[in-house]
Amino acid sequence: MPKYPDPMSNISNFKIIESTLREGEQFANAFFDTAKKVEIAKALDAIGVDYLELTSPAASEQSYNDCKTISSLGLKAKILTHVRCHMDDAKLAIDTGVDGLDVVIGTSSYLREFSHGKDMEYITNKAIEVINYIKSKGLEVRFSTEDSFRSDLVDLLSIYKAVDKIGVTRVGIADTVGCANPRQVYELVKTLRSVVSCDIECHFHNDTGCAIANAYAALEAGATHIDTSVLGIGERNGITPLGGLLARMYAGDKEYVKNKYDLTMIREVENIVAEAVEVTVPFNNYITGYCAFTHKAGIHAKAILNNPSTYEILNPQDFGMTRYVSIGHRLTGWNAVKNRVEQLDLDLTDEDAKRVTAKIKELADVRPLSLDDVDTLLRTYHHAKGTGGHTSVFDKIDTPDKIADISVPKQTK
Ligand SMILES: CC(=O)SCCNC(=O)CCNC(=O)[C@H](O)C(C)(C)COP(=O)(O)OP(=O)(O)OC[C@H]1O[C@@H](n2cnc3c(N)ncnc32)[C@H](O)[C@@H]1OP(=O)(O)O
Ligand SMILES: O=C(O)CCC(=O)C(=O)O
Ligand SMILES: [Zn+2]
Repeated sequence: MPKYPDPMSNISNFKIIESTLREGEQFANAFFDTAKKVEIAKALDAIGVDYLELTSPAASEQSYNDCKTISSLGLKAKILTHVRCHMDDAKLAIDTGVDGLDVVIGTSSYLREFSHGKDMEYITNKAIEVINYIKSKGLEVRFSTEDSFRSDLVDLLSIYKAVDKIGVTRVGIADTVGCANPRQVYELVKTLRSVVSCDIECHFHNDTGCAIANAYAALEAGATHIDTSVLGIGERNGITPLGGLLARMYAGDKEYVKNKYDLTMIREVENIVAEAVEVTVPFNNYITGYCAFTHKAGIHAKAILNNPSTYEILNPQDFGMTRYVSIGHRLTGWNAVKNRVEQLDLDLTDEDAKRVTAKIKELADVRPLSLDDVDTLLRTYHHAKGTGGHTSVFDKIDTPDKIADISVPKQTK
């Protein structure tokens, strides 16, 4: 936590709009039947996300029915659906029982010319008509400009001012093409913060790898809500991933994040979604990637074993994960090997651990060793020490494959 908290910053007071069931459905592989949507919605609700955003009921009959089904589950999270800035879409959506509507329309010259073909005057008038209608039905309404970062700043600020004036619940900024960087995000959100009094939601695509950093910068500048999806799935290469955002926010304010969200549920929801969209969780995924809490190099291993905070900003236990120190490789060090000696309850000195470490390095120059291989070397050495033959015990083991030929006495201690 910074020493002097920035009064603009919402890094300790933000809400998540989880859009796996909207943006995530736009991922190339995604198809969620109703049962899968319900399973995902419940798992996300168990994490404690503030909102679930669902695909527009205008998309298909099943999408309409799924909005109704999920709205009637009685989840803690508020249910939103995402609609075009169009009265027909708004009317249809209100009938589904959702808590609110996320209304969007493109404002960049690209989208004004090549998507909907409307000018800013038309967009502003339509936005006001749609927002007033949704408000008259007693629902939350957010108004967002698609492709905000390639839109004219004066256009943006005037339309946001106009919708704020008529009492929109939130305005949204969308980096639809993933072109923005954190500094640009900070500046735009800060400017917007000084123009509107309502909440500010932000939506970041990850085409250039900034989606999490942009979300953080937005919150620092005064944004209140961030859109996420599980594993970041969405149109093209997706948006801010839920797990990655939670990792980032935990590093900013651990207590706030731990108290608000059940971080141990992240792995489960990622597994559900990964299976549903037929992908594997990436090896280097935030928190749940298979090596996210694996420490390897000797220098790291020694310090981690003394105090995990030396090389871990995330405590794996807070996420229901476990730490692993890998020792069967040529980057290992005697301190990590000594730690294994202690785990195996062997009676070896530091000098002994150093000798076995030298052997591990020699063999691991050929190929990495398994933990079983390392344990065999340690037990063999330990046994030989009991009979005085430890100085030559490894003489004949000149390749890793020969470790398998050693027969270690069952109980050496
Ligand atoms: C950046 C984003 O991710 S925005 C969210 C994207 N989500 C979706 O597209 C939801 C799934 N979409 C669909 O099922 C369909 O596109 C529908 C039902 C919304 C519309 O389908 P169709 O009527 O067949 O139109 P189509 O998809 O070809 O073109 C989009 C239409 O919406 C209009 N449009 C596009 N964006 C908007 C907007 N934000 N507000 C109002 N109208 C819009 C376009 O002008 C076009 O209208 P047209 O019928 O006059 O050509
Ligand atoms: O509604 C929004 O704010 C975002 C819409 C969207 O998915 C995008 O612009 O990428
Ligand atoms: Zn998007």
